[in-house]
Amino acid sequence: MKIRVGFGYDVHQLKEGLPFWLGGIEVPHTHGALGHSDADVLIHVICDALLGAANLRDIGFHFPDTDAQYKGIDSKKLLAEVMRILRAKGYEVGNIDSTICLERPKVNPHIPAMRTVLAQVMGVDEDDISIKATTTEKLGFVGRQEGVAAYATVLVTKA
Ligand SMILES: Nc1ccn([C@@H]2O[C@H](COP(=O)(O)O)[C@@H](O)[C@H]2O)c(=O)n1
Ligand SMILES: C[C@@]1(CO)OP(=O)(O)OP(=O)(O)OC[C@H]1O
Repeated sequence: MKIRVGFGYDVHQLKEGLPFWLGGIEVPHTHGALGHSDADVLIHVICDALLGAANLRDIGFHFPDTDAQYKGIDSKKLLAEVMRILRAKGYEVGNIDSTICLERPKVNPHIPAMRTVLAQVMGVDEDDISIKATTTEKLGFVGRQEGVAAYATVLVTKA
């Protein structure tokens, strides 16, 4: 069996009054992430890690932010398409580990719902999706609440 790893990193600005899509759910907050899509930074890093693991370029390559068909799109649709592309190349997900970097709000209470939604979209076990969160102790753009960042690593297998 072939085993490969992938890594993803992404950042989105936070703006007052926007819906805050994170991990496939809407998190109640005064600010939301800005992007061409729904700006779900956690889904984006999972997509990038999966694509990287299979050497299939990145999310912007497959879904350009210059293409009107992706304006405001639900990132769960992008993740579902990434899974289709990944499986077409013979890969299956082993596990995912991720970290959201966000000063506020606290997202821990929402993590079980994110894992449930993402597992359904990806067709994997919830136990294979780990989501963690950290502040940056009020330092940098995350600490100033100007943006949200996320990291993900994945392991994929090919029979
Ligand atoms: N937006 C966030 C950030 C952090 N958490 C949780 O709080 C714990 C303490 O955060 P530190 O920045 O001191 O690491 C952390 O372990 C997270 O579980 C959160 O829920 N939402
Ligand atoms: C997801 C895409 C889809 O158009 O738009 P954005 O929401 O701007 O997100 P980004 O993380 O910059 O990556 C790639 C984009 O193509």
